Amino acid sequence: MRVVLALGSNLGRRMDNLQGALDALFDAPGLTFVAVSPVYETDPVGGPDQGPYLNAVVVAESMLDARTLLERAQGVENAFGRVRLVRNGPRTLDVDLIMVDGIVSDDPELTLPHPRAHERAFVLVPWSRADPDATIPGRGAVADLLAGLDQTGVRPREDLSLEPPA
Ligand SMILES: Nc1ncnc2c1ncn2[C@@H]1O[C@H](COP(=O)(O)OP(=O)(O)OP(=O)(O)O)[C@@H](O)[C@H]1O
Ligand SMILES: Nc1nc2c(c(=O)[nH]1)N=C(CO)CN2
Repeated sequence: MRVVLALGSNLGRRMDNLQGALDALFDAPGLTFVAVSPVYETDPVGGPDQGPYLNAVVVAESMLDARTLLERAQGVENAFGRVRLVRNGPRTLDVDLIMVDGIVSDDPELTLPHPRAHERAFVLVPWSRADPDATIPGRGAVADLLAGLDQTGVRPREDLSLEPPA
């Protein structure tokens, strides 16, 4: 199954956190790397006053079911010291499941596609670079969604790039 994951970090060594997460996600069987987006510096959306994020999007082929994939993502977040003090608060690492094939689920534990992805330029901009033909089930083409979004809070960091997982 084709899966799309969003990576974000705005605490600590942000770039090390993103690269470490990328390596860790693929360090176990079940996931095959397809593509990673460029890295973007992004203004925090929602939540308390906090520092800017680095965001990126990863595309992969998964043999894992969606729940197992979520558990792997959360395991990697925990390995990078993710503490949840306040909703949408700053974090060393966030790994969100944006899409798992065409699965549509409103299960609060795992809502797919991610319920806020279609309105987040910090997800759609990198995603459109990793997969120009991306579409969100029930929401349409990422390129079309982007046309209606303010992208000023999302800035490419040409000086940074994520290496494909080791
Ligand atoms: N598509 C999804 N990807 C990741 N977590 C999800 C998803 N759908 C539901 N969840 C649930 O959301 C809970 C809270 O996740 P988290 O604290 O990372 O939210 P957040 O990333 O801060 O906010 P947002 O969900 O707006 O991105 C997790 O415990 C998880 O079970
Ligand atoms: N710029 C930016 N803002 C956010 C982000 C994020 O990754 N980047 N993640 C959030 C919760 O998932 C809330 N706000």
